[in-house]
Amino acid sequence: MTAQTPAALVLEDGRIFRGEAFGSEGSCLGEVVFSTGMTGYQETLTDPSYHRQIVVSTAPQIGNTGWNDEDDESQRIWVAGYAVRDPARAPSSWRSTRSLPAEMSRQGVVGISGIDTRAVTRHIRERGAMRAGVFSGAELATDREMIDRVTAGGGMVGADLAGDVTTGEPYVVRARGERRFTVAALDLGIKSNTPRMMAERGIETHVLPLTASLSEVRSLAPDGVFLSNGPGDPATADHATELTKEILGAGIPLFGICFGNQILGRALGRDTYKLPYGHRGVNIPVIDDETGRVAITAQNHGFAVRGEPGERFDTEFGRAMVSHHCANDGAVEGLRLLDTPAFSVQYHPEAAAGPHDAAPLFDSFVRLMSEAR
Ligand SMILES: NC(=O)CC[C@H](N)C(=O)O
Repeated sequence: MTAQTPAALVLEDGRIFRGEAFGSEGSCLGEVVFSTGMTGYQETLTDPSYHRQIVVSTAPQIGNTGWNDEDDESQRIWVAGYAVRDPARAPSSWRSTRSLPAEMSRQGVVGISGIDTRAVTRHIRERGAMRAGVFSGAELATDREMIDRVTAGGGMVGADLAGDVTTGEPYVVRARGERRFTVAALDLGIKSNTPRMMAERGIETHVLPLTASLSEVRSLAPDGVFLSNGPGDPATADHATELTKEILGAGIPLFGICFGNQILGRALGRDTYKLPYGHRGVNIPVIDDETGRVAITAQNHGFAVRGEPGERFDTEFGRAMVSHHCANDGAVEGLRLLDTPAFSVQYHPEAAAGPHDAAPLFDSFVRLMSEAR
């Protein structure tokens, strides 16, 4: 075995966790967050919503199934860094073509292994998600120098990041079988599985850059508009919020996921705020405020829309309600308009990896579009 390179995960409040370099050597800066998913590290690392975040996996052993050519949620790894406890020594899966650290190195992604990820998680749970950095090899410096580098960077509040991850050019994902609907999807950091879930329901998805205008949307004569997930602070997404108001005003059916839920909330005049440490995992319970039913959901969000479970409120587009809330902390997990064809959820019905409890929400979108015809 070759000697391992020392590495450090440095938090802005001065807490330092020491381990070994994992993936690329060097340094990275971002917001440190934890995810409780036991599976799905490839999907997590390639989810554009994790842009500028250093993800800590609470599952102790990571990398067992290697890396394959099918499960990417976008073109590349988006996390700023990755922290794990015990990396798999011998990944094994018939789908795997390389190991996780090999892929991280190939893409220049800096990580750290061999740290007490439970201690990191408890720290973040008490103090909140905060700025952090991973340093290894030639970048490992004195504690003071590393902390200074961490605190020189920006935090997640006020971070305008969707522009970094959106598509440069529009593209189309064809329906599987006969095309029944056309949807314009605003790409704020869309995951590959979303158009795939739509395609299975006869939807042709036109993925548009986040700068798309109402007339560009209208030129597609879409049956519906979709607002995707995405990184950063929703309070910075002014263009998407304005476009959403125009879509609502035009009465075009609208469905939003995660960042999309936050944007719909802001378009309805609600505020968004930063949660202490967010919700990230694949088994988070959500209560439907209309039926009382619980769904186990995949989530990845650090911000939330302000509101109370089941709350009803008036908007310039008619009545609206908080349709779902998180069973763990009561945070808003969904919105529904009662007089305009629009709804959104803070969790991931396209969950990959994740439970499929929420997949029928794509059928609700199809129903909304059928009724609007
Ligand atoms: N997955 C997402 O769309 C995340 C939305 C937003 N960036 C948040 O952290 O809350």
